[in-house]
Amino acid sequence: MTSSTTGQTQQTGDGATPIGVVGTGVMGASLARNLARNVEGSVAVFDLDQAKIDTLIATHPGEDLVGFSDMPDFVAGLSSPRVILLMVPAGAPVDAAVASLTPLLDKGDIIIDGGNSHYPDTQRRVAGCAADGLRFIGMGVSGGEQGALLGPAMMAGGDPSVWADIKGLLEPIAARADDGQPCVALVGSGASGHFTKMVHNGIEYADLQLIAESYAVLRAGGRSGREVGEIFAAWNAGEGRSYLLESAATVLAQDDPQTGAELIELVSDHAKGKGTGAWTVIAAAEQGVSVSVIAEALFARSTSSATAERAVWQPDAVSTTLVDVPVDVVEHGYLAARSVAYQQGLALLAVASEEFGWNVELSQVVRIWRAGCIIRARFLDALSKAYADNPGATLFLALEPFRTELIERLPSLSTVTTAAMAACVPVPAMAAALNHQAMLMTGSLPTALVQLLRDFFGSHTYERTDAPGHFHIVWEGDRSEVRS
Ligand SMILES: NC(=O)C1=CN([C@@H]2O[C@H](COP(=O)(O)OP(=O)(O)OC[C@H]3O[C@@H](n4cnc5c(N)ncnc54)[C@H](OP(=O)(O)O)[C@@H]3O)[C@@H](O)[C@H]2O)C=CC1
Ligand SMILES: O=C(CO)[C@H](O)[C@H](O)COP(=O)(O)O
Repeated sequence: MTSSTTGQTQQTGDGATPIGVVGTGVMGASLARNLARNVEGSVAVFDLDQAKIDTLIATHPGEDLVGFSDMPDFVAGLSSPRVILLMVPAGAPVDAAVASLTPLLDKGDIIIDGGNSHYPDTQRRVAGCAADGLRFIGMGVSGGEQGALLGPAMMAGGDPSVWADIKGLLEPIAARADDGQPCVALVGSGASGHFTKMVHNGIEYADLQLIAESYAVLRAGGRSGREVGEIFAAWNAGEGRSYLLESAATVLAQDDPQTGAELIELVSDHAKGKGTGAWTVIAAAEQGVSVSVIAEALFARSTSSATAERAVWQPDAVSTTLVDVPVDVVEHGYLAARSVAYQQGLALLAVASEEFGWNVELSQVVRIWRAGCIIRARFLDALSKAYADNPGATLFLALEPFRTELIERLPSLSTVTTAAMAACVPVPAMAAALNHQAMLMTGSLPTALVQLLRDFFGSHTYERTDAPGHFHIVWEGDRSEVRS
């Protein structure tokens, strides 16, 4: 077999190589190393580029990795049933890897796609692999490069019988929550693993934007970036504790290595993305669920990157006036908006699970989000317990203590949002959270008028509050009401 000259060579088919990893980029290399440290036997790694394999093995000589750039040799060395973890970019590379592997694999072998694949692709691949006698698991992995190496959160979707065969490989490499539980699970059937990771990323978009908006409000109060970082560090020491708040405190304390100024002052404000945020918004539109906070976070990145359009308006740029919102009001407003973002994402997941018959348990999902992943946060401990205590519940904000907390924090969200907007500080995600909750808490909505207008111009009919059925007014005739 073609193993790296610097890697440890294994005999083929001797049962000593329980898993192979395809793709040795940021995530693949770290996961392979994590597996090599934690599972019995060697870990086979495959990359199209032999030089990358050689570098990986040469830089980690003590780790039990065996490298290949020849796919048949890579496959031949794996013990049976073969388990292959793909860590390649979503889309065509996953299809290319599956197509290369399929003729080399035996019935019952397992392919795990650990990338950020789009869930319809996963649904197609599950069916395609089944037709070829292969078993396919779509698994979202979160934690970035360090998480992949030291303990990521992993959201698998697929058949329980396949899970039984791979659980023993994945649990040892997963992050552990404070109660010692591994942050990996089969969250449901079909493409539920990748859908769950997509929603995770959607919430990640929302939280990043909400932190950025809190930053903007606090800066508009006359503070430096470093001072705002110190405020985030204080929030992170309290009930809002999260990896993203901690990260915000860290990056805002960073000086520019070139000039010594605060690094944030020299970083371009154009943020882009790789697709999962947009997919979340599209999936929500398809399922008829509002993820307005995630959508505003996504579109905030779009607007930030609309360089030409922004340039048009620079001659008339509005200057931000001083916003003097107390720090604790910004904190409580941020926490209220963050909880609405989580609620919207989890509601989408529940609706999709119902639609596709995936049987996703939200308590399980939140349980594995408690450590290792990018959106890990202290409140997820209480949230996973609340879901476990209330089987079938989706709307955690309707449960205590979350309901009372939200009600108590809403005035802060209203204060910070209105003060920011009055001072021309854009806070689209906070405003979306406030509007979403206001709509839910308002007894009657003006969408009654939307119904009537749709009926007026398109005979779309309307529903009444006092009788079942669909009704239409003969607008161009005698204006009588007909029931359809
Ligand atoms: N980076 C992150 O923080 C996270 C990434 N992810 C997801 O994990 C997946 C991998 O990401 P990441 O490791 O960052 O990506 P990288 O670009 O760092 O690595 C991708 C790897 O896939 C290989 N590859 C590309 N095309 C093929 C192919 N057709 N067949 C075989 N191998 C191929 C590349 O090889 P070569 O370089 O030789 O072309 C490279 O080794 C993506 O889906 C990503 O969205 C998930 C969570 C976090
Ligand atoms: O999956 C991830 C973390 O969970 C990746 O970091 C992902 O790339 C982030 O998304 P984007 O690049 O669109 O901001």
